[in-house]
Amino acid sequence: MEMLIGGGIAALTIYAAANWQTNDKKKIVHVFNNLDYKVKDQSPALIKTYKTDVYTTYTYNVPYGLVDDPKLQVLEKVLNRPVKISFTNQKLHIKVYQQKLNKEYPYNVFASKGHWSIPIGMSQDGIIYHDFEQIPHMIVSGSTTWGKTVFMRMFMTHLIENNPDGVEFYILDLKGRLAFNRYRNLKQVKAIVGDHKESAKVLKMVKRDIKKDIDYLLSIDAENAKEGNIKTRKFIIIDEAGELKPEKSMSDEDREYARDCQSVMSYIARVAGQVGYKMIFGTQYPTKEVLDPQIKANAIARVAFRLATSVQSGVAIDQPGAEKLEYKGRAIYKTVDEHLVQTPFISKEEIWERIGRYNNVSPTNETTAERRTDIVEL
Ligand SMILES: Nc1ncnc2c1ncn2[C@@H]1O[C@H](COP(=O)(O)OP(=O)(O)OP(=O)(O)O)[C@@H](O)[C@H]1O
Repeated sequence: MEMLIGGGIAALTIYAAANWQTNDKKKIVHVFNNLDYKVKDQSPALIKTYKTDVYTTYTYNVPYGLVDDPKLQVLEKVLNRPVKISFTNQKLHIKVYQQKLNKEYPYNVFASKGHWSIPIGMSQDGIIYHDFEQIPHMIVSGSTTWGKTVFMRMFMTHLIENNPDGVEFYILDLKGRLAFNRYRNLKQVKAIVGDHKESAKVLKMVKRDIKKDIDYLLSIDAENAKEGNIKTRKFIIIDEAGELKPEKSMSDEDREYARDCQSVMSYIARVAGQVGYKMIFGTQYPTKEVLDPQIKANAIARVAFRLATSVQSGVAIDQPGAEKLEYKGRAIYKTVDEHLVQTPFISKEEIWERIGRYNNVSPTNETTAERRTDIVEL
């Protein structure tokens, strides 16, 4: 009986899938006609259908004079499933996925690749990873409450789990230090600061270290940290970067500190990647003023959560789209390629279960406040 029911469901699924495909093909033709996606009476001609368990790709020969058209994005709504459209050699490829991404993927479904790779999230084509050894600097943007902080804490956890003795964090949390405060006594967290003066101090210290490391690499004729056998990787996390923009409203002192910070951040972006320093530049206001051109040019990896406007999306990922992200934790990850992902979700409790053992001092211990100053004074 069970077999029968199972068989029945399988048959129904196959029937539904076959039906889907026929319907999809018809709907695509309707869309071509309705959008007038043709040249005179010549319409795109279907030349190949390629099907896997996850998606079906329809390839069309397109008459000369037609290119891919942003209007074709309506297919996603028409077919009510995720669609990826690409155009190569006069051929249009329409990739239709069977299922939408889930609204949440727990952290433990993302296997570790070790070293300096982190999971960025689940895409329609599987898990997307980012390797900080390949691309050292990253801009993480997103309006408040759409997942930026969870993402930053997630990758910090992941890097600590991968390299408990090799990773160091320097955290400039200009939103009052609340998001990272719990981690201030982890042995991997070398500095956590929350104002302009302390930020400038930490960044200057990082710059000194970078210069020392460069001198060392020069002395042994090595081109980068890997070649020079430098095992430590230092991550400078800046959140909110907008707060480090010199403003008229700041006191003269703070404006000066903010200028110092800008200058060191730009230095890190330009020269420090290969020496083993990685900068994560977090902001909820990706504007031209906040994203210094030097930093933007060198932070090739971008993760954008939901943003307020397409203009902000244009600054953050050089294209619109982030203003349309619908769910918390949903992001566009862009390097050379671009992926829509649901980033891993990890709760504060799980983070602590995983990395709490590296805490040097119990957070309830009264010496914490003093120790915090020690860290700043590094
Ligand atoms: N990857 C995710 N998957 C599912 N839900 C998520 C994910 N990330 C965040 N959320 C949900 O969104 C809420 C807000 O996330 P988060 O605190 O990271 O926002 P934020 O953008 O950093 O806000 P702020 O900038 O104000 O700190 C979380 O409490 C959680 O409910």
